[in-house]
Amino acid sequence: MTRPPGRDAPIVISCGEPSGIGPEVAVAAWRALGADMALLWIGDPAHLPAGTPVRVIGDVKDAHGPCPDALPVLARDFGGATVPGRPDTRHAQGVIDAIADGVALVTSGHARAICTAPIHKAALQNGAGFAHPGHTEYLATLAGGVPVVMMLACDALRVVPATIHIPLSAVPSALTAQGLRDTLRITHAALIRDFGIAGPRIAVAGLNPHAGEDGKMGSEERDLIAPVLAALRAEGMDLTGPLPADTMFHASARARYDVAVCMYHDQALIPIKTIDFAGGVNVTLGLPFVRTSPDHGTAFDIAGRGVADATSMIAALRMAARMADARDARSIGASDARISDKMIR
Ligand SMILES: NC(=O)C1=CN([C@@H]2O[C@H](COP(=O)(O)OP(=O)(O)OC[C@H]3O[C@@H](n4cnc5c(N)ncnc54)[C@H](O)[C@@H]3O)[C@@H](O)[C@H]2O)C=CC1
Ligand SMILES: NCC(=O)COP(=O)(O)O
Repeated sequence: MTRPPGRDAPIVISCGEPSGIGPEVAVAAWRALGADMALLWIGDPAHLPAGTPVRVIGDVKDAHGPCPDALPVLARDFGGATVPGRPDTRHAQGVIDAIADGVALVTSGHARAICTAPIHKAALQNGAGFAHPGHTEYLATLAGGVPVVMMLACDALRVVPATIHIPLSAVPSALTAQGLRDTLRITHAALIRDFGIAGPRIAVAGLNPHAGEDGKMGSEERDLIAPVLAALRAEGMDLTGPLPADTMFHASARARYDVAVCMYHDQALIPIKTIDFAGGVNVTLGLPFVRTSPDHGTAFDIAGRGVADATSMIAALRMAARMADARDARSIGASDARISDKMIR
C-alpha cells in the first residue's frame, strides 16, 4: 500500500449484479450520504435507476470530495441494458472487472476503501467462469493470496464463520487447526486495528449439538477446537468456548463477547440476519485494504421495483469510512512515531 489517500478521496462502490438491487441501493445510499462523503460508483451507467443524476468521471481525482448533485461514476460499457431479476451472461465479466478496478484504485492510493454491491455467484460462474465462491475469496486472490476472514457486524453482534461458502457436508473436514488459528488471529488483530477494541473478547462456537456433549455428540470440540483455543489463550488471547451455539446469541450472552467465531456459514449468519437484517454489514478482515458490503444479496424478487431497503448499504459505507479513518490514524501515528524517533536520535 502507498500512503493513505486522505479523507477527500472516494470510497468506491462496485456495481455488483446489475439485474439485482445493487444499483438502486447504491443510488439510495449516495442520496443519503453524498453530501458528506466522497463516493465513486463503478459500472455501466445504463444500469442505474432511471433519472439518476450522474457525473461521469474521467480521472479519479475528479471524484475527490462529496458530490451531492450527481453520482460520480467511473463508466464501463457492459454491452446492453439489464432486465430486473434476470442476470445476463454478457454482463458477468464487467461485474468482475468492476471489483478488480475498485481494488486497484484502493491499493494504488486513489480511493479510501471499496464497498461491494452484491453479486450473483452463479451468474458470474455461468457468464465468465468466475472461479471464486464469493467476493471474499476473490479479494483474497487480488491481494496476493492472503488469508482472510469474513465478518458480519451490526450494532448488537459481530460474527465470523470459520468456513464460508462450502457445502455443509464438507465443513467437518474443512475445519483444521491451522485454519481455525488463522481465523482467530486475523479476527483478533482486525478488532484491535480496525475497530479500536484493545482486548477483544472472542467467543467460539462448537460444531456439534451441545458443543459435542463431552464427545458423545461429536469429537471436533475435544480434538480440534479446544486445543486450538488453549494454545491461543497461552498467547494471551481472551477466548471462551467451544460453546454450544444454540445458547450463545441471546442478549445477555452477546454482552459477554465482542465477536462470535462460528464453525460454518449459517451458524454465524442466521443469528445476525435475524437480529438485524437491515443494518448488518459484511466486512473482509485480513486484507491490506478496507472492504465492506451490505449483508444482503441480489434480491431478484424485488429488483427494479424501488422497494429495496438501503440501510445495510448505508451502514456498509459508513463502516468503510470509519475503518479507513482508523487505518489512517494508525499510519499517521506510525509515521509521527518514526519522525519523533529520528528526532530523538
Ligand atoms: N455480498 C454478496 O455479494 C452477496 C451475494 N449474495 C447472493 O445473492 C443471491 C441471492 O441470495 P439470497 O439468499 O436470495 O439472499 P438475498 O439477500 O438476495 O434475498 C433474501 C430475501 O431478502 C430480501 N431482501 C434482500 N435484501 C433486501 C433489501 N435490501 N431490502 C429489502 N428486502 C431485501 C429479498 O427480497 C429476499 O426475499 C445469491 O446468488 C447469493 O449468492 C448473497 C449475500 C451476499
Ligand atoms: N452470505 C454472505 C455472502 O454470500 C457474502 O459473500 P461475499 O461475496 O462477500 O464473499
